[in-house]
Amino acid sequence: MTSKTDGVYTRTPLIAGNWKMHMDHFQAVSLVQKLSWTLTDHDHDFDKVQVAVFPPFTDLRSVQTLTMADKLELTYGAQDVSQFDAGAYTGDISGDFLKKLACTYVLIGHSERRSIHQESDDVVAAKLQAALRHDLTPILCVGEGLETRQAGQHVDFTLQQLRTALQDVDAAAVAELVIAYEPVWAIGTGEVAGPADAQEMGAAIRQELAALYDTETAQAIRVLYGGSVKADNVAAIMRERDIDGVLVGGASLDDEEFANIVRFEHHLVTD
Ligand SMILES: O=C[C@H](O)COP(=O)(O)O
Repeated sequence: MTSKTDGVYTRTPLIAGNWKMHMDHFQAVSLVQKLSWTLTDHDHDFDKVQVAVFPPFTDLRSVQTLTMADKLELTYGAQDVSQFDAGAYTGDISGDFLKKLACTYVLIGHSERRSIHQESDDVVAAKLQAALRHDLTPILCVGEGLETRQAGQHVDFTLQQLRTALQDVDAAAVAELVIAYEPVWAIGTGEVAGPADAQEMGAAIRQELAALYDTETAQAIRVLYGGSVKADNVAAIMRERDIDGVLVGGASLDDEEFANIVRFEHHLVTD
């Protein structure tokens, strides 16, 4: 595998595409097919760099059917999950349903859930527990807004989000987790946190995980960066020691662009 700083990826990179509220189930099938064909044409090794897409709920059954029928190696997940398992929770989606759709992952606490739907840190923690109960791998999203960043409080703020979400998660469960650092000011704005900013937070998150659990656990957990990632900036981000992948929004809706992000190692060699 292409070198990082020490010649080895100790954690398997994960490139995740969050489609947000884009793509109906017809478009989802087309996008997944095109993405898969493009990556296959490039002999992409899905064991070396894992790929996951996060379509809207209404697309998941179609994506499941396609990936099973064509034996695709890319994985998929949901953008949210209810903190409840079943009951009178209109509009909510149970982790049980997602597991039955063979989802691998679920996004937890995306900043758009936190800001638009007022999800508190405690709700995020409950959703994280729900994901774990249903054997879904949570991708826990954390990150600060612009004012917090400008006040120099970004590390403290983000680590507090992390601590609250993990309050009842034991070491065995946390090892399954993926964490996505998404500075809110960099989402969908074209503003990218510099690779050094991503690394600063990646290292801080890993240090906090080591304090909360142990060094071995902290070293095993993947930390992704998200916020205006494109094919032309992914390589620099992926060079950073504590960044193990990216969570891509807008650029994941274009199969060629997303395939180029997945193939970041190619850019590492050529840029
Ligand atoms: O989940 C993805 C993030 O919100 C980043 O979105 P973006 O790549 O459009 O900035």
